[in-house]
Formats: sequence, structure tokens, C-alpha cells
Amino acid sequence: METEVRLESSLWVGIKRYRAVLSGWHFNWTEVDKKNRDKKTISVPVAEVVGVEEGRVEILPQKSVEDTDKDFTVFYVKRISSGSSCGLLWRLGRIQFSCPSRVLRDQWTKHLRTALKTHSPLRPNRLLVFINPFGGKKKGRKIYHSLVAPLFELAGISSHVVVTERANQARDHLLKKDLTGFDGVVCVGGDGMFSEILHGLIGRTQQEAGLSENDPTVALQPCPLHIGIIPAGSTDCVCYATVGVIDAVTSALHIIIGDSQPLDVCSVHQASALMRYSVSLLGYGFYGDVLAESEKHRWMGPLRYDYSGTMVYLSNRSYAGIVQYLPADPLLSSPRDRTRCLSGCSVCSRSTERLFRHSSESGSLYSSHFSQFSSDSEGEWVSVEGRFRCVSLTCMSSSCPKSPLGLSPSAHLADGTGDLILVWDTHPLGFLKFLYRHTSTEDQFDLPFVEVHRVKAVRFSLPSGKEEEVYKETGGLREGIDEEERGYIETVSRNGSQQHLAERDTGQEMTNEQKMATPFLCGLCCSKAPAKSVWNCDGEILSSTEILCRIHGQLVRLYARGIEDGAAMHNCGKENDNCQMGCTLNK
Ligand SMILES: CCCCCCCCCCCCC/C=C/[C@@H](O)[C@H](COP(=O)(O)O)NC(=O)CCCCCCCCCCCCCCC
Ligand SMILES: Nc1ncnc2c1ncn2[C@@H]1O[C@H](COP(=O)(O)OP(=O)(O)O)[C@@H](O)[C@H]1O
Ligand SMILES: [Ca+2]
Repeated sequence: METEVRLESSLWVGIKRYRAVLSGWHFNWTEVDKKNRDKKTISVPVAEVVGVEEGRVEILPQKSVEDTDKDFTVFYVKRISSGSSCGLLWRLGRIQFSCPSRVLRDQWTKHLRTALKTHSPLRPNRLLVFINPFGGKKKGRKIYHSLVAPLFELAGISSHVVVTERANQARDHLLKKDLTGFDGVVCVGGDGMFSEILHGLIGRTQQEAGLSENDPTVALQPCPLHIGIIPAGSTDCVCYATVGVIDAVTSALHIIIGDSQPLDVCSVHQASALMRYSVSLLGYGFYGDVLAESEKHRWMGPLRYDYSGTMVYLSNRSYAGIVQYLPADPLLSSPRDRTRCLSGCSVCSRSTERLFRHSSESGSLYSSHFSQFSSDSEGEWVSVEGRFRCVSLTCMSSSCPKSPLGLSPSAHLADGTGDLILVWDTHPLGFLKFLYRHTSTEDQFDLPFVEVHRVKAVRFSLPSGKEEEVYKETGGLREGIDEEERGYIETVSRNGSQQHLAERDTGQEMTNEQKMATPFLCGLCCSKAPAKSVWNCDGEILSSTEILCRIHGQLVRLYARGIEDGAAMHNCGKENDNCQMGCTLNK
């Protein structure tokens, strides 16, 4: 058995004397001064020590080392308030110690390095980095080279950097090239870039395991490589929802110390073919239309979503559909329980135990999920039919700066379930209220035309023979719709729209380009409205409307640890009541 590293001695920081202690999981130092009556100690978990260097080392404005033989410098993670959000910003802390002798200095550096290896075994040595130079505000390259690369260098991480020249280059690289020697893959970009990495890594892992991604009943193999995200995109939802802030330095530090956050992934199938994977937003109706519209305005950068969101809202659409879902165990958690999935979440930990227990019992990590798709359990499916403003499925909260608590504030990152949000057709002001609540702590599910279900799988199809009907423009809509009434609110066929819709329903799927050219906003200027929307799958338009989705628990791992509750750590800099971003949820 390995013996516990313990070291304690007097050290100097400038002209002040400190008592420094390395024991168990912590390294701490306390000023030895009569005035320091309350014995203020700085304590750093060994796992959060970024690096230990001999001499007096500076890294800004550039790295310099003053090679003195009695000094050593410790770099560590320091937390600061992020201002508006509850997650905490991480910064590089630095302290230079002087020892009475060189022997003691060498003892300190040796012991600290040994402790570091023991307490954070997932630190990467070698990373494969993909930079999308065109994501978000087109600052990916600058962000990586000025903020991230110097930290990786300090931590002794070697990286192979690929600046992409086309879409899907990163995905193809991961599917085909030799990945030996890499501990993780880092993407510098937005949710679209993350999605490429996700597809590449999941695909590669299944190829090597000899598993078919097309079959929704197959228990997919979890990916061995970790994914790091340096946010440089438009929405950056995956980063925000797993770290709590959009900040390149914070994310780089999570990568360096080898944090590990498992993440649920949803596979989306049409008939028996895999279409895509999704982690954040799989949305039909409003979110599909916003994406289709926004593609025409890419030049606007991140603003394209606000512009298109407003235009699509004004076009006032709803769509008919049949949604079937397989509910998750209601005893484990609920999307309305007003808890939040934070760092160290107990619901997710129990889920890990459950998955591993099944794995040791049956030999396959996810084989317990098999039965859910067998014909015996078909009875468990629930089916609803009607007209929807939007149908959304998310495997996690999907919080982002636009919506700091997200699409489903109580969703869990790694519990093996997703939240299905059904927004039935309603009055435009009702829908605006629903959207607006995403920007505050007000419960967007507490509206009579909204339902949320925690699910393991979802099917969506179009009602047969209904596809030529359009919504009748009556003043009869209201927020409080009865159980029996909502669903089939009166619909009517119109001559003009029949022709328009028939064009879209000839049985041939349109290409993405055709879809983007579809006049989504025709509702603004004429009465024609398409019968179908499109699916927005993490920012990509799907080419099919009728789909089957299945959640795969903890299929990938990120270099992250979930959102740290700033208020709970007394580090947020704000009182609970003053933190707008939902700390109050945990009261
Ligand atoms: C009235 C204000 C309403 C604000 C409503 C905010 C809801 C935001 C939910 C966002 C969930 C985000 C899930 C993440 C999706 C991303 O994977 C994906 C790709 O991101 P990438 O381009 O960075 O690669 N992003 C998206 O698909 C973008 C979806 C964004 C929808 C934003 C809609 C803004 C709506 C503004 C409506 C305004 C109505 C005003 C009426 C007068
Ligand atoms: N070099 C490139 N040229 C064009 N598109 C790219 C390139 N690299 C990546 N992409 C694609 O750009 C899309 C958007 O990238 P992303 O980084 O998510 O930015 P944003 O958040 O602004 O959408 C992704 O779907 C990705 O596949
Ligand atoms: Ca989940």
C-alpha cells in the first residue's frame, strides 16, 4: 500500500514566515504572526495544484525563471466570483516559497509532485486540439494561443493542434486517424464544434468495439478519451451547462487538472439508421424554425439567433405531431423537483452506481437498457397527439448565457435520462411568457399549456392524413386548455395552403439547402404556413421529421466537474438572495 505523503515545515513568502503543511488531499499555508490571530489559512486541494517549479517563476507577460536553489513556485486553481452567474471563474494562483535549505526545497517539490500524481490520475499528458477559426466571433485561434496554450505548457501538456479548414474535418480526423498516445480531445469553438468531436469519438469507439450505431437497442460503448471544451462559439451551451461559466481560462484549468464529468447522450434514429447524437437541444417547432431561419443570417454571428428568434416568434407557428415517450423511474428524480445538478450531484452518482452494478451483473455496462426496447415493454410507452408550439428533448439543463438556468433547470448531466418538454399550441402572449421565463428564475413549466416529462426514449411522428391542415386563426386560444381540449384544437384546410403543403409532402425529403430556402416567415406576409417544422439537433437541421430518440447514460466524459455552487462555497461574492442565477433554488 502506498504511504500517505506528509510534509510540514516553516517557509518564507517574501519577508513573512508561514507554516506549510502537505497532508492527505490538501496543501495549506498559514502565516506565523501574532497579528494573524484567527490563523487565516490558504488551503488548496492537491488535485487543484496546477504545477510545481523550482526557482521563482513568472508566466506573465511571458514565462521567466529565476533559478535560485532555495525557492520553489506553486501554481494552483484560485476561484473568483463570476459576477452574473453562479458558476465560479477559475484563475491561476501563484505563490513563491523560500526554504531554509536546498535539501528542504527539493523535498517539497518532490513530495508535491508525487501527491499530485496520486490525487489526480486523469491529468492529460498529450491532447489533440481542434480549433474552428470561424466559430462565434471568429476568435478561436487567438483565444487558444494567448490564453490556453501558455497554461498547457506550464502544466507540461503537449498538444497537437489542428486548425480546421472545413466543417466535419475534426469528426473525420477522429473517425480515421491514429489516436494512439492522446489522453483527450479539445475543441475550441461552439456547440457545433463540440458536436463534431462527439460524433467522431462515439463513432470511432463503436467501430473499434464492433457495435452498430444504427441499432437503437444496442448498448453503446462509452468513449475512452475525455473531451475538453474551450468556449469560442455562439451559444456555448455544453460548456455553460457543465462548467457554469463561459471562460477559456476556467475551462483550460479543468482540462489541466484532469477533471472528469460524465455526460448523457441521446441517439437520434430514423427507421433503422442513426441520424445524429444530441446532448443539449433536440427541438421541433420553434427551435427548429429558429435554426433554419438563422442559417440564412450566419454573417450576423451570435446575434443571428436573437434576430431569427424574434422573426419566428412573430410568425406564430404551431405544428401537429404525435409524441410517444418512455418515462424514467419517477422515484429517482423529477424535472419539477426544483433541485439543480451541481458538482458532485448525488442523483448522477447514484446513476453511475446503478450502471456499474448492472455491468458487473450482466457483463455489459448498458445492457440493462436493452429491455426497454424489447417488444415486451412497449406497454410502458405513453402517447400524446396534438398541435405543439415546440417539442424539445434535452439530456441536461442546457443552460447558456441567454437562459442561465436552461431549458430544463432540474435536468441532470449524467443520470441516463432526458427531459421532454411539450409546449402545446397557445396564444402568442402565452408562448412569449414561456420563452421569457427562460431568462429568469420563474418556472417555465408552471404554465397550463406546458408539460415536462423525464424520459429514457422518445418517438415523434406526423399524424396520418393531417399533414395538409393548417391552424385556424381564431381568437379562441387561451392559456388554460383542458386535458381533452388541448391536442386537437380545431383545424381547417385551406385551398391556398393545401397547395403549398402538398409541395412539401410529396414523400421526398428536401435537402437541407431546400429547407433553408423554405419561406419560414411566410406567416408574416401571407396565410401559408408549412405543415411540418424541422428538428434542430444541437444546432444542426435533421433531414427527417419522424424520429426515434434514445438516451445513453454517461456515454462520454468531459474535462469538467459540473457547476460549482458559488453561493454554497461562500465564494460567489454575493448573498444567496442577491444571486440572480438560481442559487435560491437550493435553499
Ligand atoms: C423573450 C426572450 C426569450 C429567450 C428564450 C431563450 C431560450 C434559450 C434556450 C437556449 C437553449 C440552447 C440550447 C443549445 C443549442 C445549441 O446546441 C445550438 C447550436 O449552437 P452554436 O451555434 O453555438 O453551435 N444553438 C441553437 O440552436 C440556438 C437556439 C437558440 C434559440 C434562441 C432563441 C432566442 C429567442 C428570442 C425570442 C424573442 C422573442 C421576442 C418576441 C418579441
Ligand atoms: N474551418 C471550418 N469552416 C467552416 N465550418 C467549420 C469549420 N470548422 C468547423 N466548422 C463547422 O462550423 C459549425 C459551427 O461551429 P461552432 O464552433 O459551433 O460555432 P458557432 O457556435 O458560432 O455555430 C460547426 O458545425 C462546424 O462543423
Ligand atoms: Ca440527463
